[in-house]
Amino acid sequence: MEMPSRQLIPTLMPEWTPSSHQSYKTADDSASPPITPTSQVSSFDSSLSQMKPTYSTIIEENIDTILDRIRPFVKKITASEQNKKTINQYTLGASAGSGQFGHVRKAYSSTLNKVVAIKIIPKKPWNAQQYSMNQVMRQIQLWKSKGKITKNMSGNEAMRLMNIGKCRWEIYAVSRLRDSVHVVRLIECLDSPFSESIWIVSDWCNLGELQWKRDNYGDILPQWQRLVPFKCSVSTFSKKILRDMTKGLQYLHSQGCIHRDIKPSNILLDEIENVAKISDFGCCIFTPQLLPFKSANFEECFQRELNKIVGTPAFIAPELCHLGNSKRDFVTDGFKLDIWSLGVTLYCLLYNELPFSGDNEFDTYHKIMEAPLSLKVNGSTLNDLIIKRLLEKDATLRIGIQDLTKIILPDPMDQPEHPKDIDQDILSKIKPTRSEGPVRRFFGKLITKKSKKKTLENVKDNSFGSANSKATAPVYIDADSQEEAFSSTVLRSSPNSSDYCSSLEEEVVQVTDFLNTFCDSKGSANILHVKNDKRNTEMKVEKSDSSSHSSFKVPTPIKALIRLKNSPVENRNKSYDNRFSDELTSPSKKSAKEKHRVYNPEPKKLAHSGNIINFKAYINSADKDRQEMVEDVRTYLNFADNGQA
Ligand SMILES: Nc1ncnc2c1ncn2[C@@H]1O[C@H](COP(=O)(O)OP(=O)(O)OP(=O)(O)O)[C@@H](O)[C@H]1O
Repeated sequence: MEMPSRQLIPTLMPEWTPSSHQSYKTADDSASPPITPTSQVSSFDSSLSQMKPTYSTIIEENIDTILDRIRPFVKKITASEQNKKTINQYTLGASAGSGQFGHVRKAYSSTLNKVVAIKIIPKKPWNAQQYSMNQVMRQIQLWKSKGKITKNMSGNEAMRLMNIGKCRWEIYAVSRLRDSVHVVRLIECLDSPFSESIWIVSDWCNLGELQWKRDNYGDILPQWQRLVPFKCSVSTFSKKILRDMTKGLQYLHSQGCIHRDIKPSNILLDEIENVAKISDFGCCIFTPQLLPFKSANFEECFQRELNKIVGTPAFIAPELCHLGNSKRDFVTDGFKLDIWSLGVTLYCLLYNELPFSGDNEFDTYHKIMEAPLSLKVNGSTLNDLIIKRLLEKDATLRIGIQDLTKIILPDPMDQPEHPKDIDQDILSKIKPTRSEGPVRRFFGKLITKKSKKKTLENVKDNSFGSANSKATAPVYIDADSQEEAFSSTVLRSSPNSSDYCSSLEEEVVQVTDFLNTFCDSKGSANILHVKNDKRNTEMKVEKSDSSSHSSFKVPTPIKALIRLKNSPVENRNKSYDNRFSDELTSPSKKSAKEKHRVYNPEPKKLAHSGNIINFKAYINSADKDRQEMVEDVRTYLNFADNGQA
């Protein structure tokens, strides 16, 4: 009897499924009607012919080079069990957690004789909102215009191919970054024309992702203790992370790689190698000079790509937060984006809170651009290095990776005991040399004159980036003796708990909810069971939800909000009513809200992302105030789509 032929699923290696670029049908695809380019996307036809090349289209044009690079790492799935206990030489173990795109499991490799991590990424994204309809249609049109597809293609199939393309890029990136202990090392990838998922095998980091959220500022998390067993404190642990991440970013810099999503959940800790490692290269880009292909417009496209908002809102650098309200590109040095995000990460460790956290993305961006941190300068070297040099809002004044390396890399044991011994040359590196120039702010329209005035006054009063400002402490990274002074300042400047909780809650609402991540859906993801491979004891690591801020892996985050089905009017009233009743009933909340009011627009304006959810109704609204906002949102969407105002 003739066996029915199995459907081939597109793979990382196109040659494994020769028809994968062609249209084909699978059972699940029939559920969604195919997108017919002639009827539904005709509006793209004219724009497509004028479509400018982009960084990603240049990458796609050079896909053969990418494939040649990843080919040695991609192995065929030859054996797997139905019950998913084994795949090839790997025995699968406990779940380590989930991200937006995949699920990570611990596994044992019988050939390497060691524990590894396997990220399992469904080829067909489980979250349909991962790619917007626009993106999918545009992509189909692009493939058609380039002759890569000849028949109509369903949205599901297109999304699958886009997802596979995304995996190829990530695998390409990590395959180029295998020579540093500070980057999670790729071992290999598994795939087959019959597999619904791509399996990416990498080194196991037994302590999991970097945790920073704790009940009390002074608490030392078990994970920290394991990485810094001797004299572990907030300060010594932060120094360890600073040092390891500086080495990691220095390595990325040498390879021309800008990560664009540095944050605690993308930093994994390994007790065996005693090191913190950078992971998750899904958002990264390489400088054209260090890519093995040339294109006439590459540099220009790279600059445009650099100016797109990619990353996680709370960790995005101020030069990206202008939201396109400028005729010129703000980001010229992409590596400084990662330095800023590292600064935010270290701030979280030091202060047990995010430095900039708003009621919605706009508010967060506004705070990132405007809210000063000068009150946090306290004379402690580590603290002031982070506050003054890593979290310097002016990217041209922000410390670069080379200078940071010079400061950090000497072995801590060689550091002089007293600040006065510090080399004057190093000292000068912590001092900003000129003040931040005036920037026309997009958010001028979003805030009341009064609040803006107050904000700017704060910036002025507290500016530590001015030419007159003095560095209050020398660079002295391992000054343990300064920890006391630092701790007390932290305690003094810490917000009260209700204030603090409210800001955190607001933060995690931002993107994770909209993108419908499946994280935690099974409850098990909250507790990460980590086998201590070194000592062979089982330990539990509490996974801090608050440390896991999802990044925009889609280029237009606001569009994700718009797709939700809420009434803006209802929402606005509701949030306003809640706000009002909070103020009546809770004095502590009231003070927190009052503090927020400095930066918050009045409730009629864009006080919450929910206000713009029903975008169509919003656009058509006759309300003048709202019409003004529509222009802002349009500008933003245009910027998010095209990288242009
Ligand atoms: N190499 C590894 N070793 C140990 N644990 C890992 C490893 N890689 C990932 N994990 C764990 O699995 C979790 C999910 O990882 P993943 O990279 O999918 O998601 P994420 O980075 O948190 O989110 P996203 O991809 O959405 O940004 C991580 O938070 C981490 O705890």
